[in-house]
Amino acid sequence: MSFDVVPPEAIESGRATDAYFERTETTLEFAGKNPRVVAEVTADQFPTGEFELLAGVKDAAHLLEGLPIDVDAMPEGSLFDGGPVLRIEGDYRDFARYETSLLGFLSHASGVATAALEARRAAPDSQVLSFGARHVHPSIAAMVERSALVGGLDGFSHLAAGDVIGREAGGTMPHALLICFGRGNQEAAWRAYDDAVDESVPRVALCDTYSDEKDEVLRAIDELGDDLDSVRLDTTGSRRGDFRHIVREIRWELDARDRRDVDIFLSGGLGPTELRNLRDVADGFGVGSHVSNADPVDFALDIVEVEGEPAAKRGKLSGKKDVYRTRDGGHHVGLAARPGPTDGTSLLDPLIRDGELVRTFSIEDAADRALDDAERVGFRERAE
Ligand SMILES: O=P(O)(O)OC[C@H]1O[C@H](OP(=O)(O)OP(=O)(O)O)[C@H](O)[C@@H]1O
Repeated sequence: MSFDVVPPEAIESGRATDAYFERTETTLEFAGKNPRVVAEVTADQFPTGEFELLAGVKDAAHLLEGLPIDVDAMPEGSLFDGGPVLRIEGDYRDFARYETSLLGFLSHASGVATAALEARRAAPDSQVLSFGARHVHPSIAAMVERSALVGGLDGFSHLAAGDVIGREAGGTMPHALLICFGRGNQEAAWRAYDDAVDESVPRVALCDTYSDEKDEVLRAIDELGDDLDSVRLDTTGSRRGDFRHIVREIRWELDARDRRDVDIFLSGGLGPTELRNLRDVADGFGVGSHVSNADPVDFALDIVEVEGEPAAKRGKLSGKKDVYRTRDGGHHVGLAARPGPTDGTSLLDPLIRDGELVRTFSIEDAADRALDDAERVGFRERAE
């Protein structure tokens, strides 16, 4: 038995492709054709006013590294809206079969990163963690957690993803732990956690398993005293009623007992709307499905130039293009051979030159760029 997972070697070798690319290679070779082309990855041809966040560039770079081609791309963490986010120049047969994986890397990661940015901007001053790895195939957990960080989230829960991206996972405690100790024995569970888990781990007591949130929170502060850092309320939807009122009440009761130091952390079906509604009464949030289940961006790769001449299928714009950010946050698309807007900065930078990677990657830099660029372009979350 093995998992139904396409192995990394198949992606690197180009086997992870659609069959029609293999047949295209066969046909072009048979016909003695291998034209020099420019091909561009775009979501929209013209700007639409709706920005999305680019992620997945590191994996795209690894995919294309070593091929005898030149690649330019927007930096990871850039907001895009119309025109190319990545451009390839080379002999078509040298990269044709990589289209499938290239688009997959960019589309999925950008969708997740955009959703994370929506959550980030909905609660800019709160701690927001990615909790949604459980909703997706485990083979893409590192992509989800990395993209969540690119979108500005503060952390994530998946251990193995942390190993891949070089960051430590965080988290609290599940209801399963409380249930293992039995109803009425929540104190024993919180106490055992406090005694057992490494000191570096914040003491966050889950306080909604069997009884009322207020009751469990007061019992948690009685049991753990100064050891208690936070309480987590994951109140299930069927019991939630007015969640904001519940949270305000918990804050009141903590403050009344001089426990302003105890933070309130919320989770369970939260998205940007809920975060905006709760951000002034809670200290942090765990966001799952809104981020992990985001729709992929609908990227396409299209040939736009053949042997130096403009060429494109119907519906696509021919010619090698560039994209620019103007001082007022505008996003402009133009032919690369023509001058851009006078106050515009080109967003496409070299990524690969004749197969050699000419860029380094930093999650921190990408997240900083995303937050700055979101402010500049006035990024708004997509309609639900
Ligand atoms: O709801 P989402 O935004 O997608 O976030 C993920 C959810 O997964 C966990 O709950 P779950 O009920 O699976 O586990 P738990 O009972 O151990 O908290 C966590 O507590 C969140 O509520």
